[in-house]
Amino acid sequence: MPSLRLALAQVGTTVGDLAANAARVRRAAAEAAAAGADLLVLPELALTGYPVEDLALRRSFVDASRAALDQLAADLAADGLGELPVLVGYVDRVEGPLAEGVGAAGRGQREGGDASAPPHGLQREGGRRDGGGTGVPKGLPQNCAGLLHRGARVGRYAKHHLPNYGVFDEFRIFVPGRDLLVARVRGVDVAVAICEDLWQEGGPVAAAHDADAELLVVLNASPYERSKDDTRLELCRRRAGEARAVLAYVNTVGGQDDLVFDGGSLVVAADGQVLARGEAFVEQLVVVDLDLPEGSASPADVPGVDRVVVGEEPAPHREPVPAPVAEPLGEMAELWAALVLGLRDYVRKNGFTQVLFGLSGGVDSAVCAALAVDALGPGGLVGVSMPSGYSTAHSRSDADDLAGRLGIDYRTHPIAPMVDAFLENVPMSGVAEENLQARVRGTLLMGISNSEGQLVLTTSNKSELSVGYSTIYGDSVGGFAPLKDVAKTDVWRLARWRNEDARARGEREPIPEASITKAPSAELRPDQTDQDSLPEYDVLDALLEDYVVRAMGRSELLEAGHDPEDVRRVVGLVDRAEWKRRQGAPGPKTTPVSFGRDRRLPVTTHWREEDE
Ligand SMILES: Nc1ncnc2c1ncn2[C@@H]1O[C@H](COP(=O)(O)OP(=O)(O)OC[C@H]2O[C@@H]([n+]3cccc(C(=O)O)c3)[C@H](O)[C@@H]2O)[C@@H](O)[C@H]1O
Ligand SMILES: Nc1ncnc2c1ncn2[C@@H]1O[C@H](COP(=O)(O)OP(=O)(O)OP(=O)(O)O)[C@@H](O)[C@H]1O
Ligand SMILES: NC(=O)CC[C@H](N)C(=O)O
Repeated sequence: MPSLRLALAQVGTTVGDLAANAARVRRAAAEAAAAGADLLVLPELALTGYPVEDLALRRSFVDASRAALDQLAADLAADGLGELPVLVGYVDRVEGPLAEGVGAAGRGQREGGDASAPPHGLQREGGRRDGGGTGVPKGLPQNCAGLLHRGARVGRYAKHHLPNYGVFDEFRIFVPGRDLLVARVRGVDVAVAICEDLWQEGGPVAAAHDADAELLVVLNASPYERSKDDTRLELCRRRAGEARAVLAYVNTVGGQDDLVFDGGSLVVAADGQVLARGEAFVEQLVVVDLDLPEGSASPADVPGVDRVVVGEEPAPHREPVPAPVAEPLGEMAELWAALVLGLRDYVRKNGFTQVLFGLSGGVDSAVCAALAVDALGPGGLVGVSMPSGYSTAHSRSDADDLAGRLGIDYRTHPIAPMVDAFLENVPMSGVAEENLQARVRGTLLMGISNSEGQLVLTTSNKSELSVGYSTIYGDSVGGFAPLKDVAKTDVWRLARWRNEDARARGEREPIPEASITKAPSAELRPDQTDQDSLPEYDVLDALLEDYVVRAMGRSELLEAGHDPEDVRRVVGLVDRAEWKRRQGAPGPKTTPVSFGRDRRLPVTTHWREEDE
């Protein structure tokens, strides 16, 4: 049986930085060649970064992606790596009229949809149908994998299934491919698929089986959600069984706006055995030796299958290398790592070195501070205590304690004189006065940020964002929201986990215990607590999970056992806060339904669940 040494490079890339991404591919290729790999596979759209969104609709961008791929092929050869076949994701355009392809593939995500119909975004760009012919007009963008060998692109695969649900919009910007690419490497037939292709029935997986491929490699940019690694593993096992082939899944790593990609690449045998597993949230070259049957001398001529031969020569005898099989992280460790990576990459990729926000002594700002220090180091955070006339003594002492533990740049700016000056000029009371304090804080933070160049973070969590429990243009100020998709009860769990983890490592706990145990309060009026306005957070979060994530209607919520008065109140708050969320900062997606592209609701609507 020929052996194939496969290298999967789970790398971090940056959207639009084609030169840096190409350089990253070259480094991975050098590492893979040094490890004796016969084939290197990189993630989906590794050359352009993912997701490219409407950049795909710019001719200049697609041209640059194609040119970068050609240049990469030449550079790899110049690096002496031309003999190593490299599969890498990039944006290409339709090269010629597309033949009717394999199985159900190429139908996109619209049920019964017409695969030749250009997506909406493409229509905007001036793309058009080709007058009812079977093909798609040349020149429209496609999400592709290019196979590079000996200085040239020798094969190309265009993604069949273009996700357009949840956070994905690929049907809007790409046209689906229909053909399958099967490359013969070291005598082994290797089929190629891209991310969503794996999640849909039929298509490339079924075609890989029909084409007698022994290995199915899948290039992915699959965003993190809690426990999604378990879902992916089960999916890979099922698809490997269906294809009766080894399945190699390589995922990208890093943060991109509101998404975090978690790596965790996998190699799974047809019987479901895990042959290799990459670490989560870190770049890694996963090298695995596979014993695979030789491809047939006269392979089946399956319509829609492009076969390319990059090597019939069997691999030389070599000592097998043990493949890495990383242990999955625990629930809170995984979530923490996702938030740290999402924050770090947002800050750095947008050219900042420091972040800035208010430290209130409460748990949200404390957790944000610990995350920021883990992401950027103590020098990466400026914390500001901004006591008002209503602030408790402990809000200051707990913030002081936090800052001391973290060793950060910490400043105090009392806001009472500014609030008083405002009130003398513009009298206000009640909620207006409460919100003024939050707005003075927001103005102060933006002033420091404008002067010194930090990025302001907003500390709001998902529970508050759900019910609109924040002051617009006040404490909602900021460019990035690390806890945007973390419910308040999980903020407390994270705080406890981070302290326990520190204890286990013999380090000082970063978060003061008092910040975790105190009753949550906005401290905008005397003796205020969050529960004056909201149900207890465990009750609220359970209800929000059912209403926001599971999208239950009023009667389903009541059937699920939620209190009718809580349902009436919370559903109304959530619905009425849509306009606030629409203006909110991005933050890392961690759940199946985050606020933003994942959950799109009209701001102006007369639909009310409570009226049902
Ligand atoms: N549909 C719509 N489209 C566009 N704008 C709309 C709007 N509805 C209201 N507005 C505008 O929004 C204003 C009301 O919103 P906003 O000014 O935010 O004020 P509002 O939502 O009424 O009050 C903020 C609430 O959040 C609480 N809070 C504040 C700060 C921190 C925390 C915390 O614990 O973290 C909690 C505070 O105690 C208060 O209960 C209106 O005056 C109006 O200008
Ligand atoms: N006294 C303060 N000094 C500095 N920042 C403050 C102060 N009060 C509020 N903030 C800022 O506004 C955010 C909203 O905090 P608030 O106290 O209103 O409620 P919270 O959502 O429970 O947050 P936390 O748990 O951090 O207290 C805080 O996270 C903090 O960034
Ligand atoms: N890039 C993609 O096609 C991602 C879609 C896929 N269902 C995932 O989340 O993994």
